[in-house]
Amino acid sequence: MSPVEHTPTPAMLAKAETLVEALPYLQRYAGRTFVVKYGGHAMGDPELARDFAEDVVLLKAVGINPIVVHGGGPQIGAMLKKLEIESSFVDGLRVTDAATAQVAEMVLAGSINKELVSWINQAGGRAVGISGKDANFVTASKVQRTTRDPGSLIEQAVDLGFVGEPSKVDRSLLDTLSAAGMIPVVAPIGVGTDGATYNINADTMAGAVAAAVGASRLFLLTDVAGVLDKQKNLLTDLTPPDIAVLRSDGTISGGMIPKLETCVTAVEAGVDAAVILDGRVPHAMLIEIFTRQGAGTLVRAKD
Ligand SMILES: Nc1ncnc2c1ncn2[C@@H]1O[C@H](COP(=O)(O)OP(=O)(O)O)[C@@H](O)[C@H]1O
Ligand SMILES: CC(=O)N[C@@H](CCC(=O)OP(=O)(O)O)C(=O)O
Repeated sequence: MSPVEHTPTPAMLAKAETLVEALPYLQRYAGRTFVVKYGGHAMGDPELARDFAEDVVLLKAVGINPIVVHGGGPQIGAMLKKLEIESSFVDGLRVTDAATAQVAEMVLAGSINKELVSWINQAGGRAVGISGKDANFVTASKVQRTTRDPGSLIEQAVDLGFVGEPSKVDRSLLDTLSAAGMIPVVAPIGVGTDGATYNINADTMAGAVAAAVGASRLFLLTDVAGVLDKQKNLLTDLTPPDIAVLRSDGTISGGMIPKLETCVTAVEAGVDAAVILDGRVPHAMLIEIFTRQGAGTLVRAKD
């Protein structure tokens, strides 16, 4: 054998350095639980979906317990359109009548959930798809919202129909699956105490799950680089008071409102940090977790 064959190439050395750089993170996070929310907008590209599934399987392989919560807003919208059912949003939440709730459950707990389970399993994981109805693990109550016309001081109640928020999350099903080496994949559907189906915003669901299991990290993967200011610059670090200002001055709108509300609730409930990440970047989650290079917007309870 010639000595040349024993000399690692620069590419091989770079790979080894990447693994060594990951070592402190691997040691720090082994045994911890990470909740990952995969948004409907980030789901469109099959190539990226495969990368995402590999990232989740890699987390499990290095001793982290990932729990995936998925969205599917655009996919519900497309199905409602096909069925000629009108749809509208208030502050990023879909107004959900009984017919819409049925379609939301069909799309979320049916096709999307199984697609994601299948991607993760193809990447070598053991994913199990569930919704909040399974073992009654997410009890939901009806969301109460008010709106105010611009220029008016009067708050008016708006009826969002079957839009729910988790009032109780029983972590035992998630713990059982995780302990058995499986990866829970959660559709954001909850069940009322009367058995009604509730459509839950997927960010809200992910935050409630993260709080219930005492997750170390909550990742929200979406289709923007993170939270942007009015000049479209990325805001890399935020605290709950910063977020209150962004909301009141109109910097954030639409789907970013429930996303940041979720981050605040999660960090105030004890989750170490919530991160809004660009799901369009291949392996965004691995880069954020295992390298010195942060990505997206990090929300912490304090500076
Ligand atoms: N200040 C902001 N910074 C970034 N995105 C924002 C902001 N305000 C509103 N948004 C909107 O929030 C969207 C992300 O929320 P959403 O559409 O619900 O994503 P997902 O389906 O991934 O949950 C962005 O695509 C963007 O249109
Ligand atoms: C109440 C409510 O708005 N539910 C959402 C659930 C799906 C979701 O949140 O999906 P994304 O994360 O892809 O937006 C909806 O009906 O669109």
